[in-house]
Amino acid sequence: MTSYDALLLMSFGGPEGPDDVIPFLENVTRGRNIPRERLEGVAEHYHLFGGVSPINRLCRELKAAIEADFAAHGVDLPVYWGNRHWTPYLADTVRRMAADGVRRAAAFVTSAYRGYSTNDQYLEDFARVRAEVPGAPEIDKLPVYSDRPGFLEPFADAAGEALAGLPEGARLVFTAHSVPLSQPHRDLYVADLEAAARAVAGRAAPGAPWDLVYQSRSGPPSQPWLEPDVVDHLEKLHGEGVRAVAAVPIGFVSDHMEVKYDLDVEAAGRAAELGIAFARAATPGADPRFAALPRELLAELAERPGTISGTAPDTTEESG
Ligand SMILES: CC1=C(CCC(=O)O)c2cc3nc(cc4[nH]c(cc5[nH]c(cc1n2)c(C)c5CCC(=O)O)c(CCC(=O)O)c4C)C(CCC(=O)O)=C3C
Ligand SMILES: [Fe+2]
Repeated sequence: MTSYDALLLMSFGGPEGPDDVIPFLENVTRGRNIPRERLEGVAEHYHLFGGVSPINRLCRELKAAIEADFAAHGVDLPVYWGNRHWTPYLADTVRRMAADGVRRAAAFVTSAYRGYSTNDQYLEDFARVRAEVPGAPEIDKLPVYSDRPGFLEPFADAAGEALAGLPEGARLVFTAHSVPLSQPHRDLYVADLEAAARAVAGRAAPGAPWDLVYQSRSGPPSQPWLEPDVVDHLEKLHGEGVRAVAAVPIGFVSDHMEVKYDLDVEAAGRAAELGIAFARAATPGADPRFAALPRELLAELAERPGTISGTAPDTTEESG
């Protein structure tokens, strides 16, 4: 069904123990103008969870679910996993792919949206590593998928479940990772988030009001980032008489640290202080509908070659 000889599951990476936390954070923030105090504050979030981010376990589960989906549909492709910021590092994975004789890989990224952090930066990762690794395979990023049922349906079910546990009249509040206003393609990121939130709200609570807000900003206060912040928004809603909120982390595909700390600890804690009943919807994680997306996207490409999408200029380079 495809001209590729491997699937690459590409993710962000996260620490797997207390000693990993600071080196991981240094990897993430290198050259990015993030205040040292912010970095130390975020280290505390990880230490609350034993220095272990859930993201690597979630990637292992997703990889197994993709392999199960391939097996159930007769797709005979090996699945590899690499990260931008922690082991297994992308460069090591690509070295292994080259040694295994992989010539052409399709990449499924654990980020659904157009935009710089969500798409283009992953294209940069592929180009950088291909230039670094002799004999590296070609790597084509599969299209962004924030408009796909395999992404939206698990969120809609989860939003419905969160609402079902709350009193009548609960507000649906979608959250996504904030980015600097100056970030390239920020408008595409926001447009995709709005479309996804609208689609999920329409399925989970047709006709009910909903909001899209942001979380996890990290730049210096002088730098404008996407707003409003989820905690400020809870305060505003409280002022308007809202007494129940279902938070839907539409900007993420799994329950990693941004979700477990910034929503489940920080936002939930503020909601409790305000007397707002608060429920957080699950993310797609390893839902079989979500794990079917790589196969579905590959099948579409096989039917309509040349439809790979990306918002960055083509940065792929030949490597030796
Ligand atoms: C849009 C977006 C996504 C979603 C798309 C995607 O998933 O790719 C995302 C995901 C994630 N972000 C993560 C972690 C961090 N992001 C940071 C910093 C930043 N994120 C940014 C944006 C995004 N980030 C930006 C513009 C920065 C500023 C620095 C820079 O311009 O790059 C920092 C530095 C400290 C701080 O938070 O200040 C950390 C630790 C983890 C791992 C969580 C875990 O360990 O479970 C994940 C999945
Ligand atoms: Fe981030």
